[in-house]
Amino acid sequence: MTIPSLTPTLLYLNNVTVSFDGFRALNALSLAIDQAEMRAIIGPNGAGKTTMMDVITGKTRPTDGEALFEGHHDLTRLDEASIATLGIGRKFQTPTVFEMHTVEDNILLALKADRRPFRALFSRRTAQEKERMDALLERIRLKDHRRRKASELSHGQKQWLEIGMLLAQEPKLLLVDEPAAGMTDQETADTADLLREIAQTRSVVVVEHDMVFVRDLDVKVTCLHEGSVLAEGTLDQVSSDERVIEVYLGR
Ligand SMILES: Nc1ncnc2c1ncn2[C@@H]1O[C@H](COP(=O)(O)OP(=O)(O)OP(=O)(O)O)[C@@H](O)[C@H]1O
Repeated sequence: MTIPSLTPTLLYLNNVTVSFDGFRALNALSLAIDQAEMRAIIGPNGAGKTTMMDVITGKTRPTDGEALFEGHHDLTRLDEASIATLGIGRKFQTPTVFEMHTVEDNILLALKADRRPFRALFSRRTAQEKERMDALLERIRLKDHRRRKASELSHGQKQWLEIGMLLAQEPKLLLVDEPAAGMTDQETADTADLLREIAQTRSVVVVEHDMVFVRDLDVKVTCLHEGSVLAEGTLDQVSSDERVIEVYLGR
């Protein structure tokens, strides 16, 4: 199936099933994410959130269904490297920055133009590249920390740096796994602001358990349960859904 190119849909999971020895981690999951939409994914442990991210990034092959990106790339047929090249970036829960390098060098290492470390670190930069770097550092709230080693940053700052490294690669879709975990209240609020800014031009899918943070994001919420969509809508709609209260939020 091919979605016409005029559609605002960037990612369309169509009836995706993932079976592990007969157990369905995803069960005919269907979900659409628009261009420049941020979506929060919630749901109890084992609901299939990670498996869904694994399917989108090519880490796990579904047993059935398709995952269409930009209407015509079926991600279920591509490997992880090809999917990253299409413009899908993933941020795992634990930051994986280069601790011994400065903030700025971490970004340089991630820049799309040339990923070879020595070229990236030591080549002279054009004015345009400098401007891009400044804008990126400003966006991830690390402009004043550009010369510090990543190892000296707080946990929250490291998370932002990694988001910056992904942004340097200009993704069309950013997948973010529990970004607020372990952050201070201020960092959590700043992260919600940062993700909202990013979602002005790119699509963002955030898996999150922290409902305060999800409220801050102020976006459409999808609650997964047993590998399928249980409820979808505003946080207020989803969190007042009896089934969501039953399986996830509690009474
Ligand atoms: N490789 C695997 N082999 C067998 N079962 C698996 C495998 N990966 C995941 N599962 C099972 O699939 C279900 C969904 O797991 P998944 O990690 O996607 O859930 P989740 O919503 O991300 O949970 P959490 O909030 O705890 O991270 C779970 O029951 C898990 O045990």
